[in-house]
Amino acid sequence: MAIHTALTIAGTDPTGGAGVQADLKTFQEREVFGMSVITSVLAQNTTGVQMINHMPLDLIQAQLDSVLTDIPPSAVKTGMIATPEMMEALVDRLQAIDVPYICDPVMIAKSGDPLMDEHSRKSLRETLVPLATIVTPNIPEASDLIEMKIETVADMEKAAKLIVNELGAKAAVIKGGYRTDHSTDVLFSNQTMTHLHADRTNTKHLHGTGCTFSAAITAELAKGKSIEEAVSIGKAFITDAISYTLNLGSGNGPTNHWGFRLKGLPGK
Ligand SMILES: Nc1ncnc2c1ncn2[C@@H]1O[C@H](COP(=O)(O)OP(=O)(O)O)[C@@H](O)[C@H]1O
Ligand SMILES: Cc1ncc(COP(=O)(O)OP(=O)(O)O)c(N)n1
Repeated sequence: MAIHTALTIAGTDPTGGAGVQADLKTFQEREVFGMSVITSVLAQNTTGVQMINHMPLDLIQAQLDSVLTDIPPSAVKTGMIATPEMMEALVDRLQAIDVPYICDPVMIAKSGDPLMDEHSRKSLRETLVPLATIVTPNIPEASDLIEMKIETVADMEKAAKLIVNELGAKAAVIKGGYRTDHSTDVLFSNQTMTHLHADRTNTKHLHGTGCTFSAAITAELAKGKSIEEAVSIGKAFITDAISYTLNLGSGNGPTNHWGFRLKGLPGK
């Protein structure tokens, strides 16, 4: 049996809804062996972020070397890479890895807490985005990356095209979670535009949706699926994770990482 492996390089969430913890749970659910490099340790929960401590650059690089010299990942994902220095520290190693690389350009949590240094936007555009097989921004992140206001689906399409054609990523998915009318995402890959539709669940429990979606895509790319197949499975995975809600926490709770296994069962 082929063992597929995936590596997440990201920050932590002790309540398990976002960041490294969400990524590892998602990899496991998709039957991919998960590994992690921690960039920042956060005290956060469903109400917001209480404290952030960034790991020293040499420790980030050492963690990455520990993984790469021993268990090669079949796909790599980055999440919260908070500073330009961290991006610089990762870029050579990511360049040398010849497997799919998913860049989730985490900038601000839904709670409104900033997760990226203000000076990092330019570095993100210049270092990580051009290396990516898929970039997965939400609407504010895409807006920031290409410095354009995004209001309509046509704007989302334009943004996805610019991230590929101007910033150099192979593909881009603009996530529609910030819209209130629908939850359509837009994928631009192989010069083709695809819309991913799903029913919108009326819930406040959306903590970690972006991390979980991009981790599911990463897991499928690790298995050798095409970009289009991986994004389509990722969309089905996050839709069920949201709709089979868990109602945890006093704020905006996490998604249900085993929701996909409950498909077709009552309880939504
Ligand atoms: N209420 C919702 N119902 C259904 N899907 C949603 C809902 N909110 C977000 N999504 C989906 O979750 C995924 C993550 O999107 P989004 O929440 O925009 O990311 P982020 O967490 O990075 O802000 C996307 O596929 C989006 O369409
Ligand atoms: C450590 C860490 N990384 C990323 C996020 C943001 O998660 P995301 O999936 O974009 O969704 P929200 O949590 O913003 O709803 C995070 N909170 N922590």
